[in-house]
Amino acid sequence: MREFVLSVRALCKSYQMLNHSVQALKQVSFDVQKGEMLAIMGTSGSGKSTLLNILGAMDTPDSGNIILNGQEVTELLDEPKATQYRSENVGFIFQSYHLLKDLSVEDNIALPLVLKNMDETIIKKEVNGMIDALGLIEWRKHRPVELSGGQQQRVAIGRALISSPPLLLADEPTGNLDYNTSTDILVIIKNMKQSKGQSMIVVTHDAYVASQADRVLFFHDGQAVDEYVCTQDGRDLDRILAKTKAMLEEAGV
Ligand SMILES: Nc1ncnc2c1ncn2[C@@H]1O[C@H](COP(=O)(O)OP(=O)(O)OP(=O)(O)O)[C@@H](O)[C@H]1O
Repeated sequence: MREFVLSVRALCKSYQMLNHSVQALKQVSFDVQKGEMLAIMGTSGSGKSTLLNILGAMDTPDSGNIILNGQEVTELLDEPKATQYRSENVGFIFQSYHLLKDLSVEDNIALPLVLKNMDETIIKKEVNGMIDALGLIEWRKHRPVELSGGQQQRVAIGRALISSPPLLLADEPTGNLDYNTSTDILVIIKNMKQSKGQSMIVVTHDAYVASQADRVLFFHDGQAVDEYVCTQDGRDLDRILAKTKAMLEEAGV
């Protein structure tokens, strides 16, 4: 039986400008299954970042519903509830890593557990396990500036997953990395989230990244206009590229 972790219903968001308003999201609805990796692709300005910001409680919708693990979260998206919602439910992975530059690798990874006031012995055990799984043992005392981009992204993945949030939100997680490092990072993310049964939404312009997902939603002009279910038969990339091309042609881009 399919088990949905996240249900988004009729989500709307507009931004008021000086003499007009921009409708960034128009009645967006979709579901994410437990353990599913959903990629979101789309034209520039189609509302992808707005959606991710709202799901991460960094912005509030005008209307609509977001149900995470059976809980209506649209009421939790204002501070101070938003901070608690984020720490309990969401792990973030950004293109530019967003690590704390003065903290070591192990302290960056430990941060979500420290903020939850967890017992020091448990934190140490969890962080040790994560550093080992990420292949960062020899870098554990180093600061982010001393690491390569791929290593920094591993640290960011560790920090996003350490508290086992049900939902991972990733914004162009391999956008700053070369092809081989991107492939490694995607494998790490997929294996780690799979072992914990976490769901993930990844916003990307990269069709290869999207082809590694279970499903792709295509956004245009604030709406989810198309969908592709990956088959892992080696031809997903071609089909996603073809769908992207068709969408851009239809949009006149
Ligand atoms: N803070 C804001 N104030 C005003 N308008 C905004 C704001 N944030 C986004 N918008 C507008 O909302 C629309 C959707 O923007 P959004 O950043 O979500 O698109 P996107 O799909 O992530 O684009 P891209 O792929 O170029 O990053 C755009 O028209 C954008 O100009």
